[in-house]
Amino acid sequence: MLITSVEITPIAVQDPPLLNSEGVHQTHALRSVIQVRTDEGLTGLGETYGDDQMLVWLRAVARKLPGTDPFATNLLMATVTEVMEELAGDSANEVPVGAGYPMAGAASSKTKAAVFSAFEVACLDIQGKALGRPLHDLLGGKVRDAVPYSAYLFYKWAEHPDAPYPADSWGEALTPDAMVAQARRMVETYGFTSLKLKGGVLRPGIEIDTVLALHDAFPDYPIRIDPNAAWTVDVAVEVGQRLEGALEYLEDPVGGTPAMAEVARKVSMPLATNMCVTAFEDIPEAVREGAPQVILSDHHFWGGMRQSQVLDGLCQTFGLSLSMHSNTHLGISLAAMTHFGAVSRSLAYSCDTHTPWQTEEIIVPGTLGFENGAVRVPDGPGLGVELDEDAVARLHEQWVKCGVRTRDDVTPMKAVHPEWTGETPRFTSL
Ligand SMILES: O=C([O-])[C@@H](O)[C@@H](O)[C@H](O)[C@@H](O)C(=O)[O-]
Ligand SMILES: [Mg+2]
Repeated sequence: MLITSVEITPIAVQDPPLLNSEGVHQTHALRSVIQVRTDEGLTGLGETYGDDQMLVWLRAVARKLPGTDPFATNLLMATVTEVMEELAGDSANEVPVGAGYPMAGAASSKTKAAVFSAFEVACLDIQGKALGRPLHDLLGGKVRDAVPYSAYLFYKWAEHPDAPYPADSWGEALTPDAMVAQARRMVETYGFTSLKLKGGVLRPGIEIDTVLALHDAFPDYPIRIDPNAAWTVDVAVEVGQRLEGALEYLEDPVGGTPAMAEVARKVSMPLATNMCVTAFEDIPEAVREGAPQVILSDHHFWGGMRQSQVLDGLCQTFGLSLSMHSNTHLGISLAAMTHFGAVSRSLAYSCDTHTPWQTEEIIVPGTLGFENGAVRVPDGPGLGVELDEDAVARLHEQWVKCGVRTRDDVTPMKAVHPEWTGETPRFTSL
């Protein structure tokens, strides 16, 4: 079986005004849909970031794939490496990459891992379809039947000042009470049994009160807070100490492994990250420093499903735990996340997902869903999801019209607060 063509479709989905330490989500979030077709009539699906820079990289690799074997993912890695190194010397190919992603220039190992991942997932989808086996079987078989996700809570505005569509149904959430209401709705709708609060938005004292209010309202629920490095070490230590007994882990309170280790020595809960350990080359320092103790996997930037399994193995070797990070994503990504969650042996926590914040979808309804806060692991061939081609066409049209081309949470915040810089750490006291 050989690959005959690869289609990369940029799409834009409506995104609510969710707040984080960098600023606010744009009116639209960008994704790329990858369709790899073969001479046996099979199509493999992938989904990843949709920034202009990512599209340049994806298209350059896509051009090289016709004529290659979808089972040859080692060869795919060699092709990605070669293409990215060629692109690296050419400044026309260096568009700034969107905020929130750990990628640097074309030649960096993190970028190669992210680009490879998009195609690896699509090739694994083809392999599973060819063999009539679910993707998790290609990774050694599932160790759980359903993958638990957490309710991802965000402080938010009621609406974007400039959205070309009506406000979302969640309303404003800028107080502890409003956050408890948001959590209740998420728990009632999806059955989640753990909570993640995106912090780094309000004064740390208010965020402490928010976690305590959530803890009072959901006393048996594991809770985590993630301010994306918006705090100094002193603030992080104080928050960690005040929230003793209320947090399962503290995620990226400060930036960089040495600062994380300093905080870890003074608080009782483990520290988690998707910011200072985002590639294999970051692991030795974390092991030497003894923190962070929880690594958030993410197949989109750790180099796909099999490299995520390597990470899983390293976590076992070095006594680290695994959780899972998410960025705004749709159903192909959720399916891939769920297959990895199904085979991971170090996964010790509910995974992150932005799913509840999306009102638009690219997979046929009913193929993937939440039950008691978990997604049942798809057992159909490959990823086990079907693409809704009409939805992709509509969301591509939306991409053409919306004008958003790179993720940038700073500029829309600056439009409302001109003094905003998005720089971290932002908070030097409670
Ligand atoms: O969606 C967001 O605003 C998140 O802050 C996202 O960009 C982060 O990458 C992520 O969810 C995280 O855990 O840091
Ligand atoms: Mg995080």
